[in-house]
Amino acid sequence: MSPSNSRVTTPGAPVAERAHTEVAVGILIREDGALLLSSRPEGKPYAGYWEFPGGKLEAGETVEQALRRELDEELGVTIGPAEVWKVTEHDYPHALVRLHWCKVYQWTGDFEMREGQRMAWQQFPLTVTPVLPGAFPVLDWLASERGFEGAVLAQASQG
Ligand SMILES: Nc1nc2c([nH]c(=O)n2[C@H]2C[C@H](O)[C@@H](COP(=O)(O)OP(=O)(O)OP(=O)(O)O)O2)c(=O)[nH]1
Repeated sequence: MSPSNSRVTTPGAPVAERAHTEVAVGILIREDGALLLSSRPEGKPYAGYWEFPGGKLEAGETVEQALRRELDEELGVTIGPAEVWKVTEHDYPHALVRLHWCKVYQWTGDFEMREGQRMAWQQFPLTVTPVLPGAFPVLDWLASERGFEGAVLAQASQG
């Protein structure tokens, strides 16, 4: 048998072409510049960790459509325009995720934590802890845009 269509892998080892999970993430920015973070609900990987709200794209959805659906489902708000600002990747044990980050300045509706999560408006340095590691690059970019030069997480919230 020709070896060309076969690949030797170690059981349990990650395969080279591990599929990405596409995720839409919203950076909701209030007029005073505060950023909305929410805690991950029970039952999800990294439950209790703080993150920017969002979730996985469903088949056929654009990032903006997925974000609009997720923020309605999770927070009860309808967002205005959302454009992708940055794309990052993070390799977790549970998934290799590709995060599509959108800044959102407009929304309507009252925040309602529909999945039992918590929410917090935050300025730098963030005081919520722990924060999902996949969000760190974006926190650094947001901080540097604002000319904030200290640690993005307050001393007490650094692990
Ligand atoms: N929402 C969000 N997800 C993030 C951030 N940083 C980060 O690494 N992620 C990762 C964690 C998860 O692996 C993935 C999001 O998936 P999820 O499980 O929360 O998505 P979902 O709401 O669609 O979940 P599901 O219950 O429908 O499966 O992206 C972030 O700041 N916000």
